[in-house]
Amino acid sequence: MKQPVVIASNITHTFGSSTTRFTVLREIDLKIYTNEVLMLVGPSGSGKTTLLNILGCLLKPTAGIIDLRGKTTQSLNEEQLASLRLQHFGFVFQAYNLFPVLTATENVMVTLDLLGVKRRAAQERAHELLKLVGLGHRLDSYPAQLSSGQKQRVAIARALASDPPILMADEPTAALDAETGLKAMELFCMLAHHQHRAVVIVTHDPRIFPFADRVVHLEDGRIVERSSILPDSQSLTMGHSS
Ligand SMILES: Nc1ncnc2c1ncn2[C@@H]1O[C@H](COP(=O)(O)OP(=O)(O)OP(=O)(O)O)[C@@H](O)[C@H]1O
Repeated sequence: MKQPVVIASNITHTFGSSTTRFTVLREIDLKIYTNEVLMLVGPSGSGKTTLLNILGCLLKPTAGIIDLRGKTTQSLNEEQLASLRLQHFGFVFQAYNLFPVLTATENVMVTLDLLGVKRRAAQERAHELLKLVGLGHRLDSYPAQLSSGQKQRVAIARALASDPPILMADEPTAALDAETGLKAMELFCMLAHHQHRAVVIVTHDPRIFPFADRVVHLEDGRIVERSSILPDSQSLTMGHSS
């Protein structure tokens, strides 16, 4: 049976305090699996990014449990969470967050440096990853010399530097034209299906929905619909599986 890499149970999250309290997620149950592209969709403000941040251990939920490959995370301190994130997650943010003064290779090497990889090996690995994402001809380019799609590929290569089992991306196609967006999605699908990673994507972009193996629809902080469109699934299931 497939084992989930992340199990979120009964997650509720509230921002603010006393008069400004605002509950953005309510009683969310969700499992994340290897080999699949899971999309979190829903209207603006429905809680998608907050949920992604909680699933990726960037944010502690107000209530509920995150189980990461068999271990719960709620009692971990910031330092322990940072080390856990480095080991298990790669993040691709909409703004890419590349260092403008570093080349594509050096941007990827930053993560490898954090992992203690020696310079020579880090450079080789960075080159390998940049080739994997189709940027073998742009190894020494600076972010300002790259297109949006290329910057995003550097961000993906950097997210893969620690060889994380789980890749998370927030609106990865928002700044891309249709064709570049589709290429980015082909890359995410390859990383899920051929490299056996779990890929979780927050998106508003209906053009990329067909690339999802599973879609979870949020509204007002609740999951209102789940659909499974895995090729090997028995049937289309709505509103049941987590
Ligand atoms: N740090 C914060 N402090 C207070 N409120 C916040 C914070 N982060 C998010 N919110 C609020 O929580 C709600 C959910 O935000 P979130 O970014 O998770 O939604 P979203 O579905 O990703 O939205 P969008 O699609 O517009 O990015 C919003 O009403 C937002 O204003």
